[in-house]
Amino acid sequence: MFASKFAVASLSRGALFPTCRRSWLPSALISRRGYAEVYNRAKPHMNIGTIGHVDHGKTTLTAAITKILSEQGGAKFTDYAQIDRAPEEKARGITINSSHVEYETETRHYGHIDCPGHADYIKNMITGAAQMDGAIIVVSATDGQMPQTREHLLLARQVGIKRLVVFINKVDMISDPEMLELVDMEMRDLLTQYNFDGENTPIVMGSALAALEGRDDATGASKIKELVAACDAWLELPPRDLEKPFCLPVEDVFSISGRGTVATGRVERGVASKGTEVEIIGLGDKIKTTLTGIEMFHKELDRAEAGDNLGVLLRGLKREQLSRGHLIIAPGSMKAVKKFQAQVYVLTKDEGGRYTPFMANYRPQLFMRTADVTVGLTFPPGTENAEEKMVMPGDNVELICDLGFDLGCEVGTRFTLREGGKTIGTGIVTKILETV
Ligand SMILES: Nc1nc2c(ncn2[C@@H]2O[C@H](COP(=O)(O)OP(=O)(O)OP(=O)(O)O)[C@@H](O)[C@H]2O)c(=O)[nH]1
Ligand SMILES: [Mg+2]
Repeated sequence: MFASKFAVASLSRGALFPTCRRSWLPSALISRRGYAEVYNRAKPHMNIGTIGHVDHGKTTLTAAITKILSEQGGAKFTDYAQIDRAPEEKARGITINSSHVEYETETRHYGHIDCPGHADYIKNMITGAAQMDGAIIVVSATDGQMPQTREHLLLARQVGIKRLVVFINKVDMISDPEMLELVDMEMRDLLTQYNFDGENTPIVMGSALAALEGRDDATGASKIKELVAACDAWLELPPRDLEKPFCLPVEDVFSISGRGTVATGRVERGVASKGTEVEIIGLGDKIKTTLTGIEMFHKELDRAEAGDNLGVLLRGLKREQLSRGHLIIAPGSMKAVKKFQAQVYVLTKDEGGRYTPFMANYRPQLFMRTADVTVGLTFPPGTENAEEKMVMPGDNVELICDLGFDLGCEVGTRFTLREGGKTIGTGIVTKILETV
């Protein structure tokens, strides 16, 4: 929106790509950062969270981590009751909404999402409401792995989490050490089964409740410290957006006489400078070209960076060759995809979705970044009774998406499904099946 408005305004004043040498923006940002008090960026930030089966102790563990780290000055203690604070949560003793806490270790700043064990969480993971770079999977020593332990492992994998740390909780209730060994072995097998590194994943055994209640240091506080150290050491920091390959989803296109064609949009990731070679992919096209100018807020820039809302001038390109939905990327960094598999959450009617189920070959509109194309939905091969299978509002399903036009995307790219002006589903790409 903003980018196109700025471009139109610039155009009408004939001011696009003036000869001004530097933007005011970088220096403004730097000086502003000098006074920053809100947030200390000294330590790298990572998003993690607690996942796992209902009642295995995720919320207790979250509270315990903040308690133990608050004693070291790295957190504000957030009590159990403050995390599960909705009246229904208190009454039922379960987590319904994900909630966020933050804490610091010696080397990192963590944002931590305490996720509910039940199905709602799955929706949050697919929609991206609970985006995590890594996670702590909590499993109770009394039950061992349970259905949602497996379901969460699968989803963690699907949404792109590469490494996990395991916390085997409630060891205070188990007197037989062999039992604990069994849970440990089971978890390693399960991790491997879901394509995590089962052999090397740190597994910490302790009691979140003991830590929270300040008793039995050996299974309580010291295990929380061990867990946090394992997170620091094993969970990998994601590359910052600036380090990723350049990607600019095209929002709007303009033609400026005497200059050429300008695309506007918000840089999703990476950096590119004037003179950088780029590739335009999607919607049946693959064109190599060069960025010959970059402009933001009517000022010319040398470099486009993730987060910038800007316009780029492209060498030798005609207005008709470019449209909304194209991606301008670092050459070869992404493929244009015609068909993929996805994990999809289908909205309920209360969430504004469909009232009725749908079946295979349903054809809604798929929105991804700035693009929208029709899509044919079918079930993955091997699905039982695929011709008669119905997808109900509220379901979480795996679907094959066959696009009307190819789009640049990769595993982890999110999209929404819409029909007749309403959003009926939201999904994440889990497997690329056909590229062009
Ligand atoms: N004995 C014992 N009980 C524990 C321990 N950790 C948690 N609990 C108890 O287990 C119950 C469930 O704990 P929660 O932290 O609410 O579990 P949860 O995984 O957050 O549950 P959901 O969010 O509803 O999925 C509570 O009664 C806790 O007091 C522990 O280490 N030992
Ligand atoms: Mg909970």
